[in-house]
Amino acid sequence: MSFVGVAIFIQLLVGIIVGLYFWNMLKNNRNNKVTIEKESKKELEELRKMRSIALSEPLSEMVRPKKMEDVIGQEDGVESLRAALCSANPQHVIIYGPPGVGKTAAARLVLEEAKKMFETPFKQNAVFVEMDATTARFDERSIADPLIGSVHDPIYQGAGAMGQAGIPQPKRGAVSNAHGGVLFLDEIGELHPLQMNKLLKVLEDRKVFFESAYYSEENEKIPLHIHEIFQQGLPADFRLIGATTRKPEEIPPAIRSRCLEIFFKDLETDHLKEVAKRAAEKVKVEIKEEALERIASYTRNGREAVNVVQICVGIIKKQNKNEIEIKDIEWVAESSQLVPKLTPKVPDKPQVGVVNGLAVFGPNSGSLLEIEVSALPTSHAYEGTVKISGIVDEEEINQGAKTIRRKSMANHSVTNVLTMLKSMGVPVHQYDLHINYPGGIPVDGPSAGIAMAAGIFSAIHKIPVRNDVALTGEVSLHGLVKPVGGIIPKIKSAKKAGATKVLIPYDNRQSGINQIDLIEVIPVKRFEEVLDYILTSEYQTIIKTDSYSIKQRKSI
Ligand SMILES: Nc1ncnc2c1ncn2[C@@H]1O[C@H](COP(=O)(O)OP(=O)(O)OP(=O)(O)O)[C@@H](O)[C@H]1O
Repeated sequence: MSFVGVAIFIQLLVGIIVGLYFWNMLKNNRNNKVTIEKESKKELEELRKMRSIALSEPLSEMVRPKKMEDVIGQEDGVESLRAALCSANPQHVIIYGPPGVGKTAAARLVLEEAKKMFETPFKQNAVFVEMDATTARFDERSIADPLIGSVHDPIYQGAGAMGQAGIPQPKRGAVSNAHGGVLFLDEIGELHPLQMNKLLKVLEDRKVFFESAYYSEENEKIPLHIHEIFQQGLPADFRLIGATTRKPEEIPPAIRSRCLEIFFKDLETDHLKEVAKRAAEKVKVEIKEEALERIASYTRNGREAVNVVQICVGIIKKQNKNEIEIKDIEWVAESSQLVPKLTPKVPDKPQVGVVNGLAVFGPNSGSLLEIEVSALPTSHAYEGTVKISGIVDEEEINQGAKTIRRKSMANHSVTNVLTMLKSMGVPVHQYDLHINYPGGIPVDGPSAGIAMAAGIFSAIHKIPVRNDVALTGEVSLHGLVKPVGGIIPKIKSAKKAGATKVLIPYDNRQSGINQIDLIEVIPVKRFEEVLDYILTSEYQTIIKTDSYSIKQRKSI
C-alpha cells in the first residue's frame, strides 16, 4: 500500500472511532434522559398521591387566634405590639413571656393589622416569615445559614452548571425572605452569639453582604444579578419580632437597645377558662362552667388548655357524646400526668418565724414564697449554727457562648442579713438558726433579704409575723432596703395569694404602683420600718422592754 493509502486508512479509522464515540455519547444521553424522565414521572405520581391525602385540620390549628381580640388576657402586651408596628415607622420588637401564652399568635396577627393602617410602609403582600432560633443552625464555613443566607461556592456545588463554570451562588436566608415584611424569630434568646452579631449587622445595613474567594468583579462568566448581589448586597429590610421565655437581662444588650420590649403575662384562671371555652365552641362541643374550671385548675398556659380540650374531644367523640364532662378531664389529667396547680396562699393566722416573701420566675411570673425560720438557743460556746434549706446552692448562668457557675446569691444574702441583725443588737450568735424555703420553688438572688431578716427577728424574739403582709427587698449591711427586680409580678402574686399589704423597696416605687390590683403597696427605706409593718401589735410593747430599744434600732 502506498503512503497515501495508509494515510487515508488511518484517517478513516480515526473518523470511525470519533464517530463511534459521539454516537455512543448521544445514545447514553438519550438513555439517561429517558431514565430521568421515567424517574421524574414516577416521583410526580407519588407526589400527587401524597397531595391527595389530607387529614382534617388539627384542633390546635382551628382554635389558633384569627384576630387580635381572640388573644385572651394580654391586653397590655397586644396594645404595645400594635403601638410598635401599626404606624408609619414600625419598630423592631422583643416579646418576653412564659411559653404558650399567645406571643406567636399575636405576632402573626399584628402584621395583618398593620397592613390596614393608612400610613403603613408594609405593602399588602408583605410576608410574615417565621423561624425558630434553636433550629437556625449555621456551619462555620458559611456553606449553609438559613437565617442570614450563605454563598454556595463552586467547590460545594459539584457538577451543577454554576459549579462547573466556577460561579459562586448566593442563597437567601430568612432575613431576605422577610424583606418588606416581618421576621418572627422565636426563642431569640437561644440564638448563637455569632449569628446574633450577624443579625445586628443586617438590622443596621438593611441588606446582607456576602463574601466568596471565588468571586471576582472581572469574571465575565458570573451573571449580572450575582455581580449586583456581591457589590450592593441582598435586600433584607424587615421588622424583627423576637420572642423569648428568658428574662430581659439574659438577652444581649445590643439587640435589646434596638428593639421595643413588650411583656406577655401568665394567663389567669379566667383567661384559661375562656381559651378552653372558645376551643370547645370552635369544634361545636358543649362544656359547662365546672368543667372549664377543672381544665383551668390543671393547666398553666393557653396551649395546655387547648390540648386538654383536644384530647377530651377525641374521647367524647368515640363515645358518641357531645359534651366534655369533668370525668373526661380527670381521665385526661391522669393519663397525661397533669398535676393540679397549687396557688400559694398566705397563712390563716400570724405565726412566729413564718414570713411571706415574694419570688419572680422568667420574665414576668411572680409567686408568694414562704420563708420559715426556727431559732433555738445554742449549746455552742461562742456562736450558734446557721442552716439554710430549699435554695439553689449553685447556679449556672448562660451568657451566650460562655457559661458562668456561681455560688448561690441567697446563701450570701443570709450572711449579710446576719451581720445587719448583729449590728442592730439582735443576739443572733446565741441561737442555732434554720432558715427553710418550703415548696420546692428554686430560690436565688438576694431579694428575699428583708423577709429573711424579719423571719429571724421574729423567731428569736418569739413575736408572730402578720400573715396578711408580703414583702420583697434586698437588705444592706447597714439596714437599707435595696431595690429588686420583677416588682409588678411580685405585687400581683401577693394579691393573688391573699395578702392585703405588700412592702417594697422605696427605690422600686413607680407611678401607678399603689393601685395595682387594689392591694396596699408600701415603699420602705430601712429595715426598722419593715418591722413596724409586719410584726403584730405585741411587738411594740415587747420590743421596748427588750435588751435594745427602738431608738437604738433607728440609729443603725
Ligand atoms: N392568650 C391566648 N389567647 C388565646 N389563645 C391562646 C393564648 N395563649 C395561647 N393560646 C393557644 O395556644 C396556642 C399556642 O400559643 P402561642 O404559640 O401563641 O404561644 P407562645 O407564647 O408563642 O408560646 P411558645 O413560646 O411556646 O412558642 C395558640 O395557637 C392558641 O390556640
